[in-house]
Amino acid sequence: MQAFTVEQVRRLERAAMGPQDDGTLMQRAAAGLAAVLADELRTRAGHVYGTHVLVLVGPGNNGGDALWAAARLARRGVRVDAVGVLGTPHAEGLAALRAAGGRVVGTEALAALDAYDLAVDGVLGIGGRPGLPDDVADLVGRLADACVPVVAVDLPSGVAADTGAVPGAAVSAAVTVTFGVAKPCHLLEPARARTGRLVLVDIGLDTSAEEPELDAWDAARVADAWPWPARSSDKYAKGVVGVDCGSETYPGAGIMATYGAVHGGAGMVRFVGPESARATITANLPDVVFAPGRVQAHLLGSGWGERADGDRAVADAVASEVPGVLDADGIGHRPDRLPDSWLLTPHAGELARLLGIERSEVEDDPLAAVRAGAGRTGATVLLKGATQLVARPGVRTVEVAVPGPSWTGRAGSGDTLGGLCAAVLASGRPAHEAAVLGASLQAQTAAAHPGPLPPHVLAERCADRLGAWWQERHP
Ligand SMILES: NC(=O)C1=CN([C@@H]2O[C@H](COP(=O)(O)OP(=O)(O)OC[C@H]3O[C@@H](n4cnc5c(N)ncnc54)[C@H](OP(=O)(O)O)[C@@H]3O)[C@@H](O)[C@H]2O)[C@@H](O)CC1
Ligand SMILES: [K+]
Repeated sequence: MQAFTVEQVRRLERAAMGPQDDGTLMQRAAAGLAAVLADELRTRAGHVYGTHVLVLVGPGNNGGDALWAAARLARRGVRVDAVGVLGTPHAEGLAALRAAGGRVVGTEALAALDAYDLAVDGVLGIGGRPGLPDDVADLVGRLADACVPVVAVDLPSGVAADTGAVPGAAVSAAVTVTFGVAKPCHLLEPARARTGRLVLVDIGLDTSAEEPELDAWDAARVADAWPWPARSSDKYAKGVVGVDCGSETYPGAGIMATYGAVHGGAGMVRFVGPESARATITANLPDVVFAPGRVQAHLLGSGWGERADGDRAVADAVASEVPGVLDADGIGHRPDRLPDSWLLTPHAGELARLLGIERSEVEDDPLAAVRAGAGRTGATVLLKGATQLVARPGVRTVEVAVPGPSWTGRAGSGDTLGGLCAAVLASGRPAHEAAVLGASLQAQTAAAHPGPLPPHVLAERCADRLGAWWQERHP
């Protein structure tokens, strides 16, 4: 799924409308919204006729969509109460709802909130600034307390459409019905968690001339794109990963990174990290070799801690003209510029350090931060976290890996993730694909095996996940 910024959406809508807005797009939006609302009522209440719906209406076209859709429901026998919560509601929409038999009431005249089967959030759409006025936030909070499911129109009011930030009060929707294209807030945390199920209504926008802001992968695309070995693939065709991770202080990082590379499907793994990790690796992964030699992707940096020869180790790896993954402490040893065949895998704190900004600035606008990281270093950057973003230097579109459960993020999961990405990189895939595929495999595996599994065990499950996909593809 692709997402476009508010500025792009406005452009797309203008192109679809032509010089005059005759309301066609709003009618398409309202028709799609009404169909989803009717489905939700049927699912939740068992029927549409006779249900009771509350519509929160703001001052713009988002409220207009909600009112026109509510008028369609009212004509089907739904009892609709609409309340203007902000500014002056869309005049034609209001007239249409009244003509269809809907009530327009003040907040003081509302029924007990738990009498409503559904609420519609038509407060703010893409014209909204983040946050909600206190009285609106209060009503939204009371609806949540009364367990009334909310269907958001276009986006949950209060969230920042372009960044996914939620700096103040915002709606938490069970379902969000968006029009034409998804917006970044639907795909980026923390707004994504408030979006609920996302339904895209086609209103006839032609996106072919716009480069998307985000490109979010799904499970099927990951399985299609995985570098499955051909019948004739030997270990070199699958790819050799050279792992230089861990230290005497953090031997586990070297072990977990190796687990990732092995279970991500590398043809061979050479471990050139510390002595302290080798006995455990030999005991658990006897296929790993310790002799230096030819590799097709490097993996460096996880668990290095302070490393006196870190600059040299990275410089030598880069000079070998083989792609690589640079993780954690290794990122601080990078040269000024890296080729985009190299992948950096920072978490928010490491990316903040790289950019010389506060961690909170990365968390507030991860999209801008990951792009800045790629621009600054020349490398491909995978920003780890609740939403895993992959940016390439000079490429507008940022890719979004398949999200997983929050169990995944724990000490060591970044080390195994680096290994998974390095395995894909060694097979010859470009760094951005290695990043998306590695991160998505780990997330989907965690989703299929929920619970707090240690990262090296989750890495083993990744191999099972690949095996299951393989069997589906080769019945
Ligand atoms: N364009 C199209 O073709 C189509 C558009 N469609 C629909 O239109 C929606 C966009 O409509 P829109 O542009 O009217 O903006 P919308 O979000 O309804 O409200 C803006 C108003 O809210 C106000 N305001 C903002 N933030 C605020 C805050 N925090 N607290 C208080 N007030 C705040 C703001 O005030 P101002 O900025 O002027 O101060 C302004 O008055 C879009 O999401 C989709 O649903 C579909 O029908 C498909 C076709
Ligand atoms: K809304």
